[in-house]
Amino acid sequence: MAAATDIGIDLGTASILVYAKGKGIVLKEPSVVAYDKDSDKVKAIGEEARQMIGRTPGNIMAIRPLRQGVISDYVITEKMLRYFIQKSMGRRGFRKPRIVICVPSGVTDVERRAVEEATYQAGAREVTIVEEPIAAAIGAGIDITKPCGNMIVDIGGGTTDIAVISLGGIVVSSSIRIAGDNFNEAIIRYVRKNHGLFIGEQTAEAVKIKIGTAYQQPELMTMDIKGRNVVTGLPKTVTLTSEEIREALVDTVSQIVEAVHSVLEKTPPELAADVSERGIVLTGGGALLDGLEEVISERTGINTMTAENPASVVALGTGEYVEIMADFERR
Ligand SMILES: Nc1ncnc2c1ncn2[C@@H]1O[C@H](COP(=O)(O)OP(=O)(O)OP(=O)(O)O)[C@@H](O)[C@H]1O
Repeated sequence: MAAATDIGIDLGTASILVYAKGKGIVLKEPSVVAYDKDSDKVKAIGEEARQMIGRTPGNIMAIRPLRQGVISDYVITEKMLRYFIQKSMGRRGFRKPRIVICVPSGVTDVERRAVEEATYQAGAREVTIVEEPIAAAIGAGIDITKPCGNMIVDIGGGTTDIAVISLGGIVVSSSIRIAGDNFNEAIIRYVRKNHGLFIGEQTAEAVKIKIGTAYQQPELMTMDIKGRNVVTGLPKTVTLTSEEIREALVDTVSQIVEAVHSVLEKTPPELAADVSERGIVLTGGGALLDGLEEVISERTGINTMTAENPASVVALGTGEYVEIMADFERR
């Protein structure tokens, strides 16, 4: 019988979540590390490191060791994992945990092994790798062990994973490196081009959360933002509207929608029929962008809904994965 998981980790580009058996989600922090170039030392990890972004002296760099959902900086990732594992194990930390950790679907074997190795190095006794869409589906409450098609669209910070799942496995999938962070970049570009204003990532994120939308809304929302005038270099304030942000996001949103559409086109007919009956489920923090459900429903003709607490479902699913699969294999 497979061992039950001690902890499940959603190792995301934007954030890392840890699920502990019997406790639920015990940790949620940004996947950022503050690193001192001069002394070659890690200064802070997680929330503390995030506070340093854009405010660090020259010798301290705030780095996101995971770009697009896979490991780009192996050594730092391992340090970050070790810190979070210890933090979430608390006083039980004297025993090495069994860990289920997820990777985006479609990662290469080399990338998969890098995640596995980093997790062992960070102090795991046993490591199970699970693909993100499977974890997302479990976390969203879908019974993945039935011979029935379910479509999950997991929109994270760096990647969007689209998958049709049946009988515990992925039947068709696609992973595109376009997700929530690209919405921020699109907002930064738009504001520079149309308002002559430089804004940072944190401002763009705040705009996206407050007035960002993918769908035309009956009521216009506005937000004042501060930035630096492109020409004079001086501080300047402008007012943005939700309609402007919708325009700014159109291209990025449509790349996600088209990817969903093309996965549907490749789905075997019986499973496609299941999906159209059961609907498409959105997960991941990026799914919180207002109006995404409407745009996807309109383009595919399939009812689309967002999971409850979409940013937490992958972590929840990794925690439950081992037991569900063990039950399934025993049947
Ligand atoms: N209310 C919100 N509205 C729109 N976007 C949001 C909201 N809250 C969070 N996000 C976005 O969700 C994204 C992060 O999602 P999530 O935490 O699921 O990603 P991740 O798992 O770290 O990334 P990945 O799966 O790509 O590795 C970020 O781009 C963030 O800006």
